[in-house]
Amino acid sequence: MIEFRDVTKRFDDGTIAVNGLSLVVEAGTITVFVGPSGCGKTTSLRMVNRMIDPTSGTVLVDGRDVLSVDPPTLRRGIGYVIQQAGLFPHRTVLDNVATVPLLSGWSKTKARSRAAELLELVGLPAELGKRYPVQLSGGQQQRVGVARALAADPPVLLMDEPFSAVDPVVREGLQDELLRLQAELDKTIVFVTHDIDEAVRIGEKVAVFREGGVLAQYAPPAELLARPADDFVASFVGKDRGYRSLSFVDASGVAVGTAKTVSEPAAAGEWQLVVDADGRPQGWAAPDGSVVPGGSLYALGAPIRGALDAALSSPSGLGVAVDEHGRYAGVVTARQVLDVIESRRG
Ligand SMILES: Nc1ncnc2c1ncn2[C@@H]1O[C@H](COP(=O)(O)OP(=O)(O)OP(=O)(O)O)[C@@H](O)[C@H]1O
Repeated sequence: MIEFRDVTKRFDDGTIAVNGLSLVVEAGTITVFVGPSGCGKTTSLRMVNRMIDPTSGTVLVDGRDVLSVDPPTLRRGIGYVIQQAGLFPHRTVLDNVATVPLLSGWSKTKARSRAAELLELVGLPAELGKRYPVQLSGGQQQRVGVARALAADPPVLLMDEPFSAVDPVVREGLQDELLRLQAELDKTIVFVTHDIDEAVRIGEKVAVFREGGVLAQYAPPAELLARPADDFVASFVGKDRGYRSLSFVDASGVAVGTAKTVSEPAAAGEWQLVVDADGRPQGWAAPDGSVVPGGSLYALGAPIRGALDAALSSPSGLGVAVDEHGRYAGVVTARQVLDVIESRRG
């Protein structure tokens, strides 16, 4: 557990970067600090591993005031991941990851075999271990950064905008990977971002900061979207927050109907769903038999936002549901989805 108790940081030039911050980061959760540029997220994060010390107030890690622990000892229990990964350019990927175990006195063989395990854990093929950082893509470098931070198996992981230098598709992949890793590792993670979508996607709790280093709201994502504490939070989480909050409502209540399925498109005077031999949707055939691209799929039981998006994006007006194997399971209309949303409003 990490606790900030009335923590303020004033830099020598008088800038107040963090102002009276009090919050608790529960053990084994991902907490996200989000807010516009310059509102004190990084400063708050760095006060956890003593890269910055507070001017007043107390930061506790597992009940101990961090100021009572010398920085090297403290940092052995705290992994740190930054934007651009911060890898050593002249060391191979494997040796980058093995750095901390080596510094902790492990033999070279043991440190390297641990590093190889970690590369696998973050989803990188073993061959990449021999390369140098510059020979990897941005997304791969970030994975190496995560592997390196995990090398000493620290209970706490601090991540400062770790995925902001990669493109949106790779970024979503890295977010999924982090969630998968976390389900396995159960670390206490503090993650800094200025992207509200990233925050609500990966955070179990989200702390929204405003200018002047003030905490505006600290809540689970669904609550943040449904009940922003004030106008600042409402505008920061965005005007489409109503739609976004549908990510936290599951689609299980939506009755699934059926569409006509075919294996070869043909003119049939009605919309037909083309499926492959295993029943996986391939696209829609229009009444004249032409194949029309478009239409997302959603998994049964997934968030209702996916069901609505599937219906709205479908050329036939029918959103296609698939089972856990990706096979056609039924269709819904946008009207059906909206009725369920309305009825849950109570
Ligand atoms: N060493 C320093 N001396 C003086 N002011 C500083 C120093 N470091 C940070 N600041 C100021 O403190 C405030 C908070 O900075 P911080 O880096 O914590 O913000 P942030 O929310 O992480 O921003 P960003 O999203 O742009 O990284 C800013 O106004 C910044 O200019």
